[in-house]
Amino acid sequence: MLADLTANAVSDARAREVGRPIAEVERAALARPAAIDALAALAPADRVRIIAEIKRSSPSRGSLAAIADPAALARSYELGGASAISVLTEGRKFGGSLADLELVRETVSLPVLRKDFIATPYQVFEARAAGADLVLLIVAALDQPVLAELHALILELGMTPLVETHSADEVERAADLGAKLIGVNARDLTTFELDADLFGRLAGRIPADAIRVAESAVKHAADVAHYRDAGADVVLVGEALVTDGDPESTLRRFLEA
Ligand SMILES: O=P(O)(O)OC[C@@H](O)[C@@H](O)c1c[nH]c2ccccc12
Repeated sequence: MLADLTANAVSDARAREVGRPIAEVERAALARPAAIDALAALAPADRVRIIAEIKRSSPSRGSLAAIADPAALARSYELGGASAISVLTEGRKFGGSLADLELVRETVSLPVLRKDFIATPYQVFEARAAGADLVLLIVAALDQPVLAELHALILELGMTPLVETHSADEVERAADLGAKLIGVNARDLTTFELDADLFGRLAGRIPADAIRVAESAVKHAADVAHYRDAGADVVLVGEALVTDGDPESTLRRFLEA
């Protein structure tokens, strides 16, 4: 499934590349104002920080929310106290787009994460051209040389890579890159199974100079507290916020957990 998602994302990127050559996207990326310093925005603090995600659907859960106005949702995330906004830009399974990311970028002053199955430099330039400050890299989907190349390119463009892991080996590969923002996804992207205790088992392996992000499996404030107690600096929440009628106050509650 992860291989399918990555292959689809790459072929979609190739199709776009035919319409908009890489040189042009690279120019657009370089013409953007500097990216926001996401490491500063997500630095460990007294309270856990939250990256709030805009996600219409997912392969495991199907359709989650219609989200007619992603900018308005991002605004309520910002008002609720989110430290960054994640925007799913994958179209086929998650119903997202780079247009969503651009809208969000125009609306909030928080750092914005391009959440997608990134496998090519083209997708990284596209992210910056759309105004992204952070780009997700999924270790399980990439060979180490490609992972290293994309990680370096994201940094070169002034953005911050969020390096996503799901095992001790993958945390080690992230650490080998010198990654400063490392996520542990509770969801196995090959089986879609959730393991809310995985973060706690892997957190100690994340280098001390990296920010620790717990991703997925937050439904209630108690789940945020569970991650915080296990050492998370940042928690990434999607479904619970997009399916909530009042994401702003839900975020406030999560931040007080
Ligand atoms: O909706 P949740 O369970 O709160 O999860 C959010 C986020 O962690 C999840 O969307 C995610 C984490 N890593 C990914 C990689 C690709 C697509 C999606 C994801």
